[in-house]
Amino acid sequence: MRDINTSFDSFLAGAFGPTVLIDLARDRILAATREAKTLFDTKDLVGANFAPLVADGMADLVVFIAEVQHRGTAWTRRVTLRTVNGEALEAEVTGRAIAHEGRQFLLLHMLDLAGLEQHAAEVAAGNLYSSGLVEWQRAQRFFSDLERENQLILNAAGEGIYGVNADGKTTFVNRAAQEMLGWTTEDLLGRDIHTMIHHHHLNGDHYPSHECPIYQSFRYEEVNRVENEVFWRKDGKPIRIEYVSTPIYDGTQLVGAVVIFRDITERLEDERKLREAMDEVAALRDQLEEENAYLQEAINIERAHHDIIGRSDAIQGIITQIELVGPTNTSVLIRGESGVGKSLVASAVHDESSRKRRPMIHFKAGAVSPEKIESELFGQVRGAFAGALKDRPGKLELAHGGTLFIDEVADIPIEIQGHLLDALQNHEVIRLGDDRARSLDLRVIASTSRDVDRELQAGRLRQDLMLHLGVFPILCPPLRDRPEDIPILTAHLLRIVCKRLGRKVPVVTEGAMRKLQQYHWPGNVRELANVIERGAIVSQSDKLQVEIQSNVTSGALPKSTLLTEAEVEQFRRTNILACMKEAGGRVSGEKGAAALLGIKPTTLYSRLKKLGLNEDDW
Ligand SMILES: Nc1ncnc2c1ncn2[C@@H]1O[C@H](COP(=O)(O)OP(=O)(O)OP(=O)(O)O)[C@@H](O)[C@H]1O
Repeated sequence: MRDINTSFDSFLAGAFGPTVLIDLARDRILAATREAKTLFDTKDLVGANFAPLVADGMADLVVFIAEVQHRGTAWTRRVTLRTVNGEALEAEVTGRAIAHEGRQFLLLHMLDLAGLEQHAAEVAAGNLYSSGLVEWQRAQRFFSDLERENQLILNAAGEGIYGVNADGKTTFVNRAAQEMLGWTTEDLLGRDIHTMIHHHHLNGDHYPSHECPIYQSFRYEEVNRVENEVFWRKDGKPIRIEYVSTPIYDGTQLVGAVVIFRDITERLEDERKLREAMDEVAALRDQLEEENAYLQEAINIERAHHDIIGRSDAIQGIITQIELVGPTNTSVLIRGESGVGKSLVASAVHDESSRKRRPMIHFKAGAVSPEKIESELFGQVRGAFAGALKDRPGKLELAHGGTLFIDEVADIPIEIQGHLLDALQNHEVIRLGDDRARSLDLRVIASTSRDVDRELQAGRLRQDLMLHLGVFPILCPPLRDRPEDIPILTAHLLRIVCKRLGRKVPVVTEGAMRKLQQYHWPGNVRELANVIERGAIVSQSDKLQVEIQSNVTSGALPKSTLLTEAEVEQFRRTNILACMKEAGGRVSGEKGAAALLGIKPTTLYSRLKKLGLNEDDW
């Protein structure tokens, strides 16, 4: 046994430092130097298995052994060893394949990285691995030549520059690098620079040196450019840097790498601020676009004129209420039949308030298909749902600083009413698909033409929402209950329409006025305005011709009883337009256009879409 050991010991002749000879087939340690026994903290290393001494990186060890067998020699730092007592050993392992009498042996030399300095001294004493020292000295010489020859340039450069040899040890550091890092040349020279300045990522994760592109530069002989990493200063603070690391050669011999880096902390901060500013600008632009589109629409539908006309006590009472509540921030609920002037009252309340410098955002719940109501109200971020192609503020957000008029609040689906109440009570809105809450400062005016009690009982309206909105109720009575308003309203509406048509204002005869006052006006002032507009158009003389058509039809049927497809389509279009006009643009609800046509609101929505009709058309 002693003879056998002695013969294996001969493989270690001249070995310096911790070295073991392993029988690969049996995973058995056949011989070990004294230093290896000290390193693994056991006298009984010979005869033991090697695998239990591997703490981590068994897979890497297998790859490493394959590399040794293939190339004859190789080294690795990926394998972590341990003492027999389980203490981890960070070591660089160099292997050499030995074939002897038909058997495969592995000569492993462990370079204890913690005791590397000592190792360097021992290597200097000269031993079998002195070729390693030769390389080290060669690299040192190369770098100091490089530094000496280029001293002026290196130190004048604004970028940080340092060199590392193939072991990752610092060989020179220029002045800018010292200033940026807070480390001096003395601190860094000959030290493993990765463990000093590049040990962690910004998020605190450990940065193993074998993953570092600088190490890869000399391991795989490649130039690596990295745009956003951190180096750690001596005072423990990170600096954001970009760098390029280039392998360098002394003749054909790879000696290490040069790293040139730049502090980009300020640039990243500027970029962040710029991005934030751009986002802000984009949001403001969106808001302005929406406001602009909204204002255009408001102008188109004659909302520019807010006069509330009427002699009746009811109208005078409403005007007093508007003057009272207008300047406050109180929520207002306006009730009344369709066409009675609720939107007009809402505009007047807004105009009486200090919020009038901002537009009143009109949200017509009945004119929006139920599935779109949520995104219309709350806004959306791109990708929140299929079809959400861009970020868009909702009406709540658009009304920030001003007033939101929710027209036909009972047309909002009950589940969205809760969401709306939350936003109003918390004074903040979150766009669909977003996680950022935006604060809201708005006044709400709501309207409904429905019987509120009945809607509450039927569960179509939330009690808590109505309590929130209905702090100050205003009731607009139907036109048939205040016929005394009809003459003054007729004169007012006639003046507006004739101005628009560029026609002389015709006379309203007593007979015509009697006709107007006797009619029951189910469509209220809107219907009156339609009758007057039609009358102004068809009047041939200077007298207003009054034709009241209680049924909603517009555009006479062609005389022929047989209609072409195109005629049917045209008639359908005209009819739908007339209904939308009659219903004040509302699709659903009792007096909505769908009810007038006797079809489901969803059917009408899809017909409007198919015919390409929108609010501008009615
Ligand atoms: N008192 C009034 N004075 C002048 N114009 C009026 C008056 N009441 C209503 N109008 C006019 O009648 C039309 C319909 O009014 P408005 O849109 O305000 O009714 P609404 O009650 O909001 O209807 P809907 O419930 O269908 O939305 C508008 O053109 C409006 O200017």
